[in-house]
Amino acid sequence: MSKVINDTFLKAARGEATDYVPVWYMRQAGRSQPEYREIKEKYSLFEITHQPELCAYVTRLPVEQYDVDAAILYKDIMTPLPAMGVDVEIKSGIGPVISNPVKSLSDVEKLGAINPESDIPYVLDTIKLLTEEQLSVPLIGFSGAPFTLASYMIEGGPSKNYNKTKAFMYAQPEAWFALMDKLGDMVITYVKSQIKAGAKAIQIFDSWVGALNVQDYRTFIKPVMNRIFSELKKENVPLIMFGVGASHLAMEWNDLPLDVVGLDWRLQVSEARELGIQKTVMGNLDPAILLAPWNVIEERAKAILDQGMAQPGYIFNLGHGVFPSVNPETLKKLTAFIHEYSASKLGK
Ligand SMILES: Cc1c2[nH]c(c1CCC(=O)O)Cc1[nH]c(c(CCC(=O)O)c1C)Cc1[nH]c(c(CCC(=O)O)c1C)Cc1[nH]c(c(C)c1CCC(=O)O)C2
Repeated sequence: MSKVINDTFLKAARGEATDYVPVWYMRQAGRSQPEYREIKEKYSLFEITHQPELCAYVTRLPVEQYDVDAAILYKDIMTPLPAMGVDVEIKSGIGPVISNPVKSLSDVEKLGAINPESDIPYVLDTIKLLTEEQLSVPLIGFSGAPFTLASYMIEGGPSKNYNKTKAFMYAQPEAWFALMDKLGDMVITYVKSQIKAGAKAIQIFDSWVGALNVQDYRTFIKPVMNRIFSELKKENVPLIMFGVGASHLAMEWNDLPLDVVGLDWRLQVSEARELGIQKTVMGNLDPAILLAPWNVIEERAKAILDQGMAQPGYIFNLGHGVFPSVNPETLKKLTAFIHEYSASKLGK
């Protein structure tokens, strides 16, 4: 049983015409919200995700407060990795830190497969709670993509230039492709379990893949992404792709069997259309603009909306996640503006 009442986001994701432009914000659930920061004083990210009632509350908060058209499950891209044998800890002020980085083919061979029902039942329980009882908008499930996950697993933590990751890829291609196979399997199993539990759309975060040029993307990444999307396509829910600094890869994503191309703020929506992207486009207000005075925010949002509304298949979002210092009132006002302005242009 599902109680999705507002399906505007799903329609736009499928490229259908809508009466107004749907909107949600990457990282809408979390650090910019005072209610969340209070919870975070008591519990870590992993502790919150282990408690379905609490995790569902955190996921729901921005939907109730901002009136966005989709919810995104509160968890991290690292959430499924411990089940594969990766020792990951989220360190405050740093991010994910991994104490047993992958260095060789034998390290890759040690990585296990995941069984979501037994390894991360709390994620599936949270999805069921939200989609069967609580939400009136669609829930977006998500996974990190193989490159971005591998970058943490090989570097041992966040990185600026991904030198170790690239060196591994160039110097040990056999181990690299074995790692892509294992992570590809994990993503497919994990995402399918989220859909089965009730997720109505899926976003694949390849946040750091923009570090690769087009040729290397085609050789080292595109085959696994093609396998993932071909397999997930069978589930019949919209599939969204997103990466930061990856405008040069947008046309590669356009070739893959996915539904929505997510843009960061570097490439304009109209430029993406001119490049030949006919899929739904999602984006792309620079999250830093949210710290500017309202007239600047409104002017920028309007310019993006005018480009997005030029054809059906457009979802408003930021070009990357909400910063912790953003005032929740700003997100509320922005959502109302996007809904009202787009309805005045598109509505019957
Ligand atoms: C870089 C980083 C990661 N994980 C983390 C970092 C450190 C810096 C930071 O807080 O942003 C740690 C992290 N991730 C998350 C938290 C909880 C607190 C918070 O909301 O900030 C914490 C402490 C939530 C999250 N982390 C993520 C989500 C889901 C996506 C979403 O809400 O849009 C949430 C709630 C996803 C995530 N997580 C990560 C990536 C690359 C992505 C993909 C999106 C992106 O490029 O930012 C790795």
